[in-house]
Amino acid sequence: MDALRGAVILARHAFQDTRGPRAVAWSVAVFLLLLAEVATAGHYSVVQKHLITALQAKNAPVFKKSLWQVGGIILFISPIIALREYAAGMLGMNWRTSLTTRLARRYLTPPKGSERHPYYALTLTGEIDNPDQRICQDVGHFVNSAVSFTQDMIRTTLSVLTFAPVLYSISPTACLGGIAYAVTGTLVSARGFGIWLGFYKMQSLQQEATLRYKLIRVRENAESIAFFDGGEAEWSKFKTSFDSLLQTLQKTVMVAVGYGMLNRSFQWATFAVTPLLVGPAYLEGKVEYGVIAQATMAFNIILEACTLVMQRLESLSDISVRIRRLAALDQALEPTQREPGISRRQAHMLRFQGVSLQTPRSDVCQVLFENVSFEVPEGQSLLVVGESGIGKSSLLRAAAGLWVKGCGTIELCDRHSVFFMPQKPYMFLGSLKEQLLYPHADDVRPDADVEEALRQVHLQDLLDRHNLSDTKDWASLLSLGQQQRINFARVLLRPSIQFALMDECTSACDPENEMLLYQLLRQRLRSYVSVGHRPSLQNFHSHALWLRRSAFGPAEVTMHSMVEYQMMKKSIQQLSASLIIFLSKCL
Ligand SMILES: Nc1ncnc2c1ncn2[C@@H]1O[C@H](COP(=O)(O)OP(=O)(O)OP(=O)(O)O)[C@@H](O)[C@H]1O
Repeated sequence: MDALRGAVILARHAFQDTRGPRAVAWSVAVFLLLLAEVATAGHYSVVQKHLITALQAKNAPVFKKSLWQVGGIILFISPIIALREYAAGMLGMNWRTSLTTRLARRYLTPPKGSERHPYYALTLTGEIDNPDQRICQDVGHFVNSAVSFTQDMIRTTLSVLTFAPVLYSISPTACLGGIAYAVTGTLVSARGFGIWLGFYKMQSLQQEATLRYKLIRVRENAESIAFFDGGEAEWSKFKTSFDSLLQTLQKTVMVAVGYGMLNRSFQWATFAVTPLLVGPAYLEGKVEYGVIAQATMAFNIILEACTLVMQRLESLSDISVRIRRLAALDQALEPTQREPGISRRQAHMLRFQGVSLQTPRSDVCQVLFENVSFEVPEGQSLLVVGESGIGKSSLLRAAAGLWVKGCGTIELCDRHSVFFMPQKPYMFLGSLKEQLLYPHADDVRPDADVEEALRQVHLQDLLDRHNLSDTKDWASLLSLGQQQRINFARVLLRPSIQFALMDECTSACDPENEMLLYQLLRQRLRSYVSVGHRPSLQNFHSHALWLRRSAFGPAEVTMHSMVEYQMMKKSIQQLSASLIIFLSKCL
C-alpha cells in the first residue's frame, strides 16, 4: 500500500511540473494506440475463427479471403505497435527528466529563503542511505518498469473487456473458471513469495550501494591508504560486505526458485483447459472447429491478463522497493518548518547571544557549550583556541549555519559576504580558472585578474605548467598547502566578501606563506575568525576565544584581548612548570 501511495506521489510530480502537458499528451497517445492494438487483436480472433473453419471445410474462397485479411491486419498493426513503443519511450524520458530534475535540484540546492543545505543535512543525520544511487539509478529503473507495467495493465484490462464476452458466449464455465484460476494463482504467489522477494530486493540494493561506496572511498583516499599499505584491510572490509550481499542473493535465488516452480506448473496446467472445456461441444457438433482456436486465443489472453501480477512478481517487487526508496528521499527533501534551534539574524559582522550548541545526530547527542555570548565587530579578528575535540570547528559550523541544534541567537552578515575556509579545501571538477572562481565558476572575469590572484598567493609557478583553461583533477595534482593558497586566492577574487570563517586553513603552509596569506587577508578584510593551534597565528588576531574543558561536561568559553590571552597562557605555563619542579623535588 505504501508503494502504491509512493507511486501515485511520484507520478503526480511528473504531471504537475512544467513538463506536465507533454506527459499528458504522451500518455493519451499511448492509451489510444493500445486501444487500437487490442481492438485489432479482437478482430484478428474472428478472422482466425473463419480461417480455421474454412480450412476444415476445405472452403478455398473463404480461406483466401481470410488470408488477405490476416495480411491487412499485420500491415495495420506493425506501425501501431512501433508508434506506441515510441510514445511510451518518450513518456518514460519525460517522466525521468521531471523526477531526476526534481530530486537532484532539491538535493543540491537549498529551498527558497532557507539556508539549509539538503545534501549536508542528509549526510549529517544519516537517515537516507545512498541518495546518489537513488537519484541516478533508482529513478531510471523505476520509470522504465512503471511505464512498461502500466501499459501491460491497460492492455490486459482492455483485453479482458474485449475477450471475456467472446469466451463467455462460447463457454461461460471456461470464462469464469479461467478468471477464478488466475486470481487464485495470483493471491498464492503474491502472499507466499511477493513479500520475501521485496524484502530481499530492498536488502540487496542497500548492500550493493554500500559495497560500491567502499570502493569509492578507496579511490578518494587512495594516497592515505597506500601510505598505510592498507589494501589488505580494505579488501577484508570489502569481502565482509560482499559476503553479506551474496547471502542475501542466495536467499533471493531460493525464493525465486519456489516462485518459478509455482508459476511454471500453473502455466503448464492451462494448456489442457480449453480443449477440456470446449472439446465436448465440438464433438457433439454444437460448435464449429474454428471456435476451438478462437476460444483458446480468448482464454489465453484472459489468463495472461489475470495473471499479470503473478507473471511479473519479481519486477513488481523491484519497482515497489525503488518506489519506497524514492518516496523516502522525496519526503526527506521536503522543505520542512524550521525546527526550533539556534535562531539566526542578519547583522553587520558576527555575534553570538546566549548560544548553546549540540552535535547534530540524535543517536549520539553531545552538548558542546552552553550560553555563549561574544561579538566580532568590524575591525576585530578572532582566533578560536582550545584543545583538540573541544568544539572549535563546531563553533564555526554553527556560525556558518550548518549546525543548528541548540538555542540562542547567532547574527552574521549576509551569506554572500561570508567566505568559509575549511582545513581541506574543496577542489571543484573544472578548469584552473573555474577553480579560482568557485563557487561562481561561470563568472566572467578577465584572465589577468585570475593570474594576478595566483601571483599574490605565490602560485605563479602553476601558470608555467598549466593554462587557466586546463581541466585536471586538481585535488590530486596540487599539494594541500597549494590548495589552501588557492582558497585564499578565491577570497581575493570575490569583491563581495566582507568576512571570513577559517578552520585551520593554513595548517599545511610554511610560516612564510602563512604570514603572506594573513597579510593579504588583512588588506582585503576588516574582520575574520580563525580556528588554529599554531602560536604564530596569534600575531594576526586582535582577540582570542578560549574553549576550555570544564569538570561538568560542556566547554567553558571566554573571550580575551590577544595580549590578555597571551599573559594568561604564560602564567599558566609558568605555574605548571613551577608545580612540576616542586613535585619533582618532593619526590
Ligand atoms: N558530524 C558529527 N556528528 C556528531 N559529532 C561530531 C561530528 N563532528 C564532530 N563531532 C564531535 O564534536 C566534538 C567537537 O568536534 P570539533 O571538530 O568541533 O572539535 P575541534 O575542537 O575542532 O577539534 P580539532 O582541534 O581536533 O579539529 C567532538 O567530540 C566530535 O566527536
